[in-house]
Amino acid sequence: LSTWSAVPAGPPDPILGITEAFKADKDPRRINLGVGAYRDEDGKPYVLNAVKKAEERISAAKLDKEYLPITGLPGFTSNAAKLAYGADSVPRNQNAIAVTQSISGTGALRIGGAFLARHYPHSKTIYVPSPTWGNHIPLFKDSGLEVKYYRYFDKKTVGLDFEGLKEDLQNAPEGSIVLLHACAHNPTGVDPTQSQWKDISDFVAEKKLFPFFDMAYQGFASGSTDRDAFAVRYFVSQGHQIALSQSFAKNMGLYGERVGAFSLTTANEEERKRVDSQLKIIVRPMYSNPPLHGAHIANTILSDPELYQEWEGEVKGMADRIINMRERLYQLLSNDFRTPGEWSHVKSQIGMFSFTGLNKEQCKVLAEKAHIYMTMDGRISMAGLNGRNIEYFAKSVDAAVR
Ligand SMILES: Cc1[nH+]cc(COP(=O)(O)O)c(CN[C@@H](CCC(=O)O)C(=O)O)c1O
Repeated sequence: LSTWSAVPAGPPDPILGITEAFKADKDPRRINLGVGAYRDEDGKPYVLNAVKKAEERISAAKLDKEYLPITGLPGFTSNAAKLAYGADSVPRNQNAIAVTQSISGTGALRIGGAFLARHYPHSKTIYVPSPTWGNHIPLFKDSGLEVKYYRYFDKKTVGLDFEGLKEDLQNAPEGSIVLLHACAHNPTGVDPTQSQWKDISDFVAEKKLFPFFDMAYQGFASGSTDRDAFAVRYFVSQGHQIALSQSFAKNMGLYGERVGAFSLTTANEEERKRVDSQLKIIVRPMYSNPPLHGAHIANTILSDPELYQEWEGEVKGMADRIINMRERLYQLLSNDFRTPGEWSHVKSQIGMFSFTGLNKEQCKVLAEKAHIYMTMDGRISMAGLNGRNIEYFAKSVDAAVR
């Protein structure tokens, strides 16, 4: 009897499995709207110019391949915190933010989950939005936290269910952890307004909930890294202690380089040092220390004003192309094809994704009949659309909903 005879076949990943199905489809009309990865107007992955320039400098510097410290490249973690919290954030000026480099956003969330499971002194339950990024659930469960949900999306208005969100979080046990998407909510593309964020900050404080921000798209939502960090900076300015996971996969196009950071705001420098020591104790047995190259790229960009400027321009360019695709798709569905249903949400949603409202059956038909691939919750990665395929996409959606 084989050692592994009891191992069951597991299901394909709901997001990454879509790319596998797309690759297996050889029809020239195929479109991949599954994975949230930017594609340019020619449907090609995009390596930013700022990244290419940073890599030229790095190779010219002839760096060695020595281990990084457990918490990663010091310049990178400090610059990542500055990007997120802002140059004038109080805890940053008090040297009270504990930061570690991570294996991109997923790794940051995982370190955060493990740290909270081990050290968080209150309820080890994390409330995540319904719906949320699929990987949040197994990731936090595997970290040892109990996962519960708070209402987030209103199918009727295809918008934020703010009243439901508020009620669920106000009914959560005091001291519960609450996961908040800082901007560009995945999969709905629906974000709270700045005044709603202020409300949320108030009742999160009232109920003594612990905010864990997932900021995987800073700069990618509105095109401004400052604007997209509003919620994080507002909460910190209101005195909340937060956890934050950052990803540079999308806004720097460093997907496969796995560049991210996890941070915790603390009371002061002495406490930050204690927290930092415990972050190291979590990371060391997990993967010991993080990869070099991506952190050097990100740090080269973040620490050089000229490259930083160029990078911000490119992030805005990516965000603008997506916003342009939203506008175009809306016009096609509502004006050209007069597709049944209300489609303004395609325009009003923000970030990488549009939550189309297509049901599972329609998603399956689009894959099988039109060779168009999206996740089964009706989410499409807008960056997969471009001038050459957007009409075909709109026409196929029109046929699928009629
Ligand atoms: C909200 C969120 N948080 C964290 C991550 C982690 O990304 P990374 O930095 O690469 O570890 C992603 C990526 N999610 C998109 C990319 C593919 C994936 O699922 O992973 C997606 O939802 O398509 C998110 O959408």
